[in-house]
Amino acid sequence: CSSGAPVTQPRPGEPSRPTREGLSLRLQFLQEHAAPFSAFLTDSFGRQHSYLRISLTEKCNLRCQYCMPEEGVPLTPKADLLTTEEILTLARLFVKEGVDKIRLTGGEPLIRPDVVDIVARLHGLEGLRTIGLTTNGINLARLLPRLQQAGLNAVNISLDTLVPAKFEFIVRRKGFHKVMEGIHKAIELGYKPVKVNCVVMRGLNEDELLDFVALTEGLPLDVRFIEYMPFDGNKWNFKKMVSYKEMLDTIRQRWPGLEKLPEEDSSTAKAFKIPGFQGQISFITSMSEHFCGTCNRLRITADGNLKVCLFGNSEVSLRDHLRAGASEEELLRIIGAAVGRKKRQHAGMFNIAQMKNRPMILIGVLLMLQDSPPARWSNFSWDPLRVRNPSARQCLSDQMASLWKRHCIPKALPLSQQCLGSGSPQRHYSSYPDPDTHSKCLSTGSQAPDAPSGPGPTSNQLTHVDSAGRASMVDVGGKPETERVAVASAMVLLGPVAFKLVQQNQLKKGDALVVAQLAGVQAAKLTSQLIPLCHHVALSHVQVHLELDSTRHAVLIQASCRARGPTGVEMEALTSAAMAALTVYDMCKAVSRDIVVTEVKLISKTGGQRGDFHRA
Ligand SMILES: Nc1nc2c(ncn2[C@@H]2O[C@H](COP(=O)(O)OP(=O)(O)OP(=O)(O)O)[C@@H](O)[C@H]2O)c(=O)[nH]1
Ligand SMILES: C[S@@+](CC[C@H](N)C(=O)[O-])C[C@H]1O[C@@H](n2cnc3c(N)ncnc32)[C@H](O)[C@@H]1O
Ligand code: SF4
Ligand code: SF4
Repeated sequence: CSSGAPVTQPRPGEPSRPTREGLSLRLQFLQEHAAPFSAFLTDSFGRQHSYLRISLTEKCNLRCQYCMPEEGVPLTPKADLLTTEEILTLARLFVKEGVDKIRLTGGEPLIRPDVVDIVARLHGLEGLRTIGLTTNGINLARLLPRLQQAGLNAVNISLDTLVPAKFEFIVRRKGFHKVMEGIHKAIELGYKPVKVNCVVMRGLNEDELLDFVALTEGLPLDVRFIEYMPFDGNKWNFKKMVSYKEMLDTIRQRWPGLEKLPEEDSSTAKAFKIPGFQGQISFITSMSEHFCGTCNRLRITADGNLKVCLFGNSEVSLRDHLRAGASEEELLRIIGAAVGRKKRQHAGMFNIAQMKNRPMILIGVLLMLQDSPPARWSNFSWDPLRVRNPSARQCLSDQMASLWKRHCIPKALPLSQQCLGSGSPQRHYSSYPDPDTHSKCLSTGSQAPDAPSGPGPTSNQLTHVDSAGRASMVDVGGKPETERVAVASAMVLLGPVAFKLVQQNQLKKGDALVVAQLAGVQAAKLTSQLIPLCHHVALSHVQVHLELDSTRHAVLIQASCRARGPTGVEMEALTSAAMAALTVYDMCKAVSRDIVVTEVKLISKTGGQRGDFHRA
């Protein structure tokens, strides 16, 4: 292809006129010459794997927060990485079996010195119709002309912000303008569409959604908003993920005429377009709406492991078999067995987050990482203090402060306010206290969380039993009065139907959120009457906060209680959260019986003699 634009290459002898007649002749040619798809690449669910992603390197010239820890990842020794010849041997085998699209990825593929040579040699493989590249764009403008000449015909470029200072913060390196230059070079060379990958994270770049969409007005880009995925080392937190539906809502408010576009069955992206705009936008919904049913992908890691699923941790070393002199048939049997074991779909949003997997950068090395203590990874916190350049730091701080103000303070929960009080406000930019940053903030304090200090009962003393073994209320009369604060939370899983009614305030019984909030306040005040050995405490403040979580169809409840006295207020906070949750249940039970009240727990407790507690 001369422009790089077409995504397929004619095979030798295949008609290649770009007319309608030419295209239908070509289709006929392909159908007549199509070999039956390889059984080795077909899994037990009938999915034919015709798309191979090859990681050319584990190294990268950036350190994106969502992909890898700041200090980098432990690298495989060079001798254990696939050589160029091994990459080509494997590619040839897969293409012979029916793979017609190969995407080169990494790490950063464009830092591999022989990348142009690899593309040129892949280009010579008969049957391979698309050679794609996913890159961070830093070296793209310089290399693209040669890559295009070598036969590269699809380019995806990662860019998560249009603000240079924020770029430096997210990727922990400079280079914004080089990436932009790369994007423009790809357009200039006729790649169409040029895909721009943007991982969207709450409190970080979700405020730039509309700016990214606006880019497609005058440029033939496909801006693809990617739901933030959990991988080892990136400290994924569900609250940092912005779901596809939420993004779509935001964009629709600004451009109600947004039109859905058809897409290929095996596409990872749901495509849309604003009428009149040159480009389009897409959503990659790996977390909220998986697309595993039509999955046609296999991956080979830079150290030569075949990984049949991005979110699966089973891998088989093709490199070892290759180096042991395995024949093509033996390799195919090994590949076939791995493909045959591929699961129907990935583990689901919350299970993925708990699962061991490689850091993203090593997917696109494994067992050795499984023993790594999490503490080795840097915190995934939006901390402008980590930006070295002073003016970039200032700009980012200002921007983060305004983001924080706009999105977080109204929703800020007492816990984060306590963190604010600890003198490190710049550490918290998300609407919720980030567990990692929070524990970091705590660790600067004198008390270790959850570590009792000072006088208190030893573990074998029963505090609520008298000498005759009967239940008794502890005498707190001799304890000093201190300012006590406790925060507790609860969650109610409503299911989609009840959730929608609550969200739209259409329940017959009335506004569940308002009623539950009042119930929570009332319950806090009545705690000592409900829990037999609990003291009565004169509460000075009760705050109950309810929030809807459309991804889980849940109501999230947080209750905070404050009092000055000799005993703590955690039971008040817990009772308040639990009662608010039960009230939500009561308001909705006519609509569904499948409602679950869960996660009733103490979040934090301060002011007591045994030291503060903050849930990590
Ligand atoms: N669940 C899942 N998501 C994937 C897979 N491959 C890519 N993605 C998602 O797609 C994003 C963009 O990946 P790219 O490297 O640009 O590849 P791609 O989307 O397959 O590119 P196209 O070939 O242009 O469709 C990644 O960040 C992932 O979020 C996969 O196999 N499974
Ligand atoms: C691992 S990178 C490798 C290629 C290249 N270095 C790049 O950044 O484009 C491939 C793609 O995965 C995306 N990615 C990395 N970590 C991710 C995460 N936690 N969630 C969603 N996408 C992620 C990147 O944005 C990029 O588009
Ligand atoms: S997403 Fe790409 S550019 Fe960013 S650290 Fe990972 S491999 Fe490097
Ligand atoms: S998660 Fe696994 S099965 Fe699902 S689309 Fe990705 S690679 Fe395919």
